[in-house]
Amino acid sequence: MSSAFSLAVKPSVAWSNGKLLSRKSTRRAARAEVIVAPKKRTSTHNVPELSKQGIPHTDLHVREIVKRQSTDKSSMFDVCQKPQFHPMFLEEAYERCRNICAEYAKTFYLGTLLMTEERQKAIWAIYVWCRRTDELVDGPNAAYMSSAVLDRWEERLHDIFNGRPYDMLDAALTDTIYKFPLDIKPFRDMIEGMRMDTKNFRYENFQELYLYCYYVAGTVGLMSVPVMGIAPESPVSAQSIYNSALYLGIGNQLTNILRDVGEDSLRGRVYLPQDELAQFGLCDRDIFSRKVNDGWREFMKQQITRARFYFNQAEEGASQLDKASRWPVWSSLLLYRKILDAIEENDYDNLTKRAYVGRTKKLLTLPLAYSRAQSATHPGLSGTRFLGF
Ligand SMILES: CC(C)=CCC/C(C)=C/CC/C(C)=C/CC/C(C)=C/[C@@H]1[C@@H](COP(=O)(O)OP(=O)(O)O)[C@]1(C)CC/C=C(\C)CC/C=C(\C)CCC=C(C)C
Ligand SMILES: [Mn+2]
Repeated sequence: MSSAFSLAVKPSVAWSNGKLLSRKSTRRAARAEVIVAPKKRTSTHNVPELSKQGIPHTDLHVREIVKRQSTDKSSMFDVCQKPQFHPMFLEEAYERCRNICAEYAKTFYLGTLLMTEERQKAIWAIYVWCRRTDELVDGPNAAYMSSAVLDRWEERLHDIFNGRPYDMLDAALTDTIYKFPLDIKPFRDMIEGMRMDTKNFRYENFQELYLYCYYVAGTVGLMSVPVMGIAPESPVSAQSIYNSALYLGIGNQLTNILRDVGEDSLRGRVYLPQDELAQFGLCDRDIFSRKVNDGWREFMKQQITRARFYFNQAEEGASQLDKASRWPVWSSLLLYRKILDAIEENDYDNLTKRAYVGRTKKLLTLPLAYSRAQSATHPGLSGTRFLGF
């Protein structure tokens, strides 16, 4: 290990002599680890300019990533030399990532258990970085959020990509970046999404909301594809597959928003297009008053249709991934989509109830996902699509 690495890394107290402590203390440690202490608040942020035609803004990123991935591998990395970590150190770093993923994201964790070991470790490391980023604005220290905190987090991101991780969890990501052709762009964009979340509490229309969803979740899709891999026999362009991955992120985030409307409103947040609420005679006050009426139900039907549209787009790309990665992706796609069914089953009451998919339903999804994952790649992709309402 180089001295730079050994100095920078701070092991956690919940792990001693490489041993995992009790389940309870591990859970506490997992929680403590994702919370990154912010410092002070101040900042200004402008919502990025939206393009005139749909959302090609995000496609530009995809094109850039695909182009860079198809060129010389070394040109994609800021990390040019193999980071020198002790194998036991890395093992512990990934183990911590695994624990955090298992604790926070049962559905995704289940999906990762179906992957090859190297891929699952990479996804855990990416998950942890995403979760810590999200915690900056959503976690218990969110009140201390500021542009300085996000700037510092972005500096740390560059250090991760330059082989100088700040702590053990960052080190797992540095190792992952060395092993898989990850690009820094979607990671930076996710931080940009968090900047947006601290500034923008309302979304005038779907274009604005889509952009937010891209930043905080579409980016996860773009981060995941280089780890999942594309099937060598896939007849479609890498660009289309990246778009599908992005759409899975959008579908997930829209679903997450619909599930959490009631909860988010308690924090004064409404992640719904204001113009579409108005079309159904609704406004923020209806959400805060928690009354589910026919207008709300009709509005919700439209939102659910849109989320399903993005899941359908994602299906096409899921079947183009490397065969060994299809099952976990199909599983998480089908499992997350079931939340929409659960909202319907609650008669669209997402204001006072949280839609929930039970364990049995989850388990029944796995064989279905497996059979979908076995089906041959089909060349039905049509590249970038946009659903305008
Ligand atoms: C197996 C698998 C799907 C792995 C991906 C796991 C991964 C790296 C997840 C990161 C999730 C994360 C912490 C993102 C930060 C921002 C955020 C919280 C977004 C929401 C996730 C849901 O989390 P949760 O329900 O815990 O939300 P709360 O904060 O508690 O409200 C999101 C809804 C976004 C999730 C988006 C994805 C997982 C993208 C999935 C896309 C792929 C894996 C690409 C697959 C490829 C093709 C071609 C289809
Ligand atoms: Mn969140």
